[in-house]
Amino acid sequence: MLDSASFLKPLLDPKRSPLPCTGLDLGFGDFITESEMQGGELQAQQLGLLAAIVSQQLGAQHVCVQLDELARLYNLCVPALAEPLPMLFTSQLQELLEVAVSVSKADAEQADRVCPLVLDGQALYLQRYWQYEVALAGQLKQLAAGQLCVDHEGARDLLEQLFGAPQEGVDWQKLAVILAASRQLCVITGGPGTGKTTTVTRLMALIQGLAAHAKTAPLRIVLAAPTGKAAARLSESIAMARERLPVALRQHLPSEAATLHRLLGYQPGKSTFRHHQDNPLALDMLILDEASMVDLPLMAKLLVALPQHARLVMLGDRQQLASVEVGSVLGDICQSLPDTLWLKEQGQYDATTTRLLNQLGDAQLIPAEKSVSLVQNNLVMLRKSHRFTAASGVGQLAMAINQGQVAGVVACLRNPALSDVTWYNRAEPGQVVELMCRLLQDYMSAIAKLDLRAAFAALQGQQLLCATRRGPWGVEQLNARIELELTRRGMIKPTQELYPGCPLMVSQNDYQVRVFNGDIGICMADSDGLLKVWFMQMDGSLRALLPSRLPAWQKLYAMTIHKSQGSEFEHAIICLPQGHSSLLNRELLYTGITRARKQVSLFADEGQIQSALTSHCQRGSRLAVRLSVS
Ligand SMILES: Nc1ncnc2c1ncn2[C@@H]1O[C@H](COP(=O)(O)OP(=O)(O)OP(=O)(O)O)[C@@H](O)[C@H]1O
Repeated sequence: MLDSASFLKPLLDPKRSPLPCTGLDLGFGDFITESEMQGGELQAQQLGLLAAIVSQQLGAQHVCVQLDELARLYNLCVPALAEPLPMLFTSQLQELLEVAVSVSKADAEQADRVCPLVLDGQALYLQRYWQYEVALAGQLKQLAAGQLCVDHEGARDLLEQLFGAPQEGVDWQKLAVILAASRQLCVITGGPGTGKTTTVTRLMALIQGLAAHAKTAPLRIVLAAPTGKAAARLSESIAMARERLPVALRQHLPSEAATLHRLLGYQPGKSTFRHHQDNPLALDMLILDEASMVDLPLMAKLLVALPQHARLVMLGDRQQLASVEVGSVLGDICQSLPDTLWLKEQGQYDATTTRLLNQLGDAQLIPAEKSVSLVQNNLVMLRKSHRFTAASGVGQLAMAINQGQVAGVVACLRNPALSDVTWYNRAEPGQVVELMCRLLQDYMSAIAKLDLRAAFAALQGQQLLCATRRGPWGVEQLNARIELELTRRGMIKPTQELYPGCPLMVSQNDYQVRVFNGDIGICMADSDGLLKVWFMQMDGSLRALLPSRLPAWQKLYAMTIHKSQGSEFEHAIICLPQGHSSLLNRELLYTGITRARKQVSLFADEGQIQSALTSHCQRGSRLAVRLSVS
């Protein structure tokens, strides 16, 4: 806890502090200051401030802080203190860390010394997060090295049934299936509609087909996703993709996806899961969708819980926002592949992998010229969107955003031929309120008819997505304004906080009540006239809860782009904040746009688009570096 006499206390004052520190950050800083007193008060305080900054940066989702950045932040904070400390150059800061008793160095001689902080290369970590990162890198590399024996003859036959006769050009979906069938680890990344689900469904069919061919038991394949919403969507997409498989190859495919927390065995009140190294998951193959949403600690715990022989297939879009919590695991894994290789189609894999893909996939890839990291050999990027045609504005807009071209983005927005994209340039918040009230009419009619199923379906039709929570373009104000305008039009009667027709989203997991972060509910009276919140279950049934039983929730007229990860809507309406916002970046805009299945409306002017495109979401982490060395 924070000592009331702490020299760090001014950092709690948002008007004075350049970094938004919490009591927890400062408590940690005080603890380190106390532990370092033997080196003298000045040194102890300097280390205390550095510790508080590392803790604050962890809260901002950085796994570690590079020493240059740490020196910059330290020097920024110093003037805010009542008795300023001397400024530090990076070299001085490094010397300080070298002598500190609370900092261990990540080298072999010090392996037994467990300290609250760890200095690894040029980065400072909190011990626990350093352990997560090192463990995860080790496990990923071990999995990536796991090669599996594939019966080429059987595989050829099955691949032909699944993909038809070889076509012109490289079929990356087919290559992904071959790679995933022959390795313990496969990471499949691709934008919306590039066929990730179709590909893993075919992969599962191939694997079970090979098992049947070899007269061995079918594999225990498990599907998982980070949120309930994403798990439901994966189950749905897999069911549809299964229907497109040849009938003979539909055997033994899982149909239901679980959330990661449920799969790992969440234990209320405990920070550990039921499944771990000593009680591994009972599966042979795990398919993890929306991997970009999984944070470092959860991914580390998941990999620890996999049995030794298990295969792991990760699916996700590397261009999307990183996880809400610490780290950016999928982004880091994909970063181990140089940018130039994402752009061209050739030269990614080593000679052995290239040979395998050419032989089974009828491709003509050329091997990499330079040495290839283990993980690089297990990565596939799906490049062609099957959802968006070349004429689709949503697809073109997403591509231009990815390429960071302001001119390209503006050209898409201005192009009258792209009827699925509407640009509200220099608009007022009142315009988005007006648009939403109009778009919510179907939903409100379903509510008026007490037709919950139609209401849930109508809610999928559109969603207002904001980059921020605060401000005139943020979730809080727009939720309130839309509610007010719907009331004025007589479409709702909000006599209390929750009222018939109020759509909401749960923002916390509650395993006892069985509702989870991201679950969407609608308020409506039951047959006894009692107001309840209704949820659509994975099997399509409806479940009602008394409002008093709900964990934390938010109204859903508007939601943040962050919260929309893993969901899709027919029409996504996106609002960017005016002026500078540190939250705005290219990944955020891309994630918002790619939530749209059919139509996008963007409320932003050119300056806002430019500032989003020029800033990147970068998280402090050395996972990519660890993975790039064999
Ligand atoms: N090779 C293909 N040829 C033709 N259509 C395809 C192909 N692969 C996928 N599709 C179609 O494209 C659509 C999107 O495919 P899929 O759901 O597998 O993509 P995804 O990458 O999982 O999408 P999402 O962005 O929803 O995660 C589906 O309608 C699917 O049938």
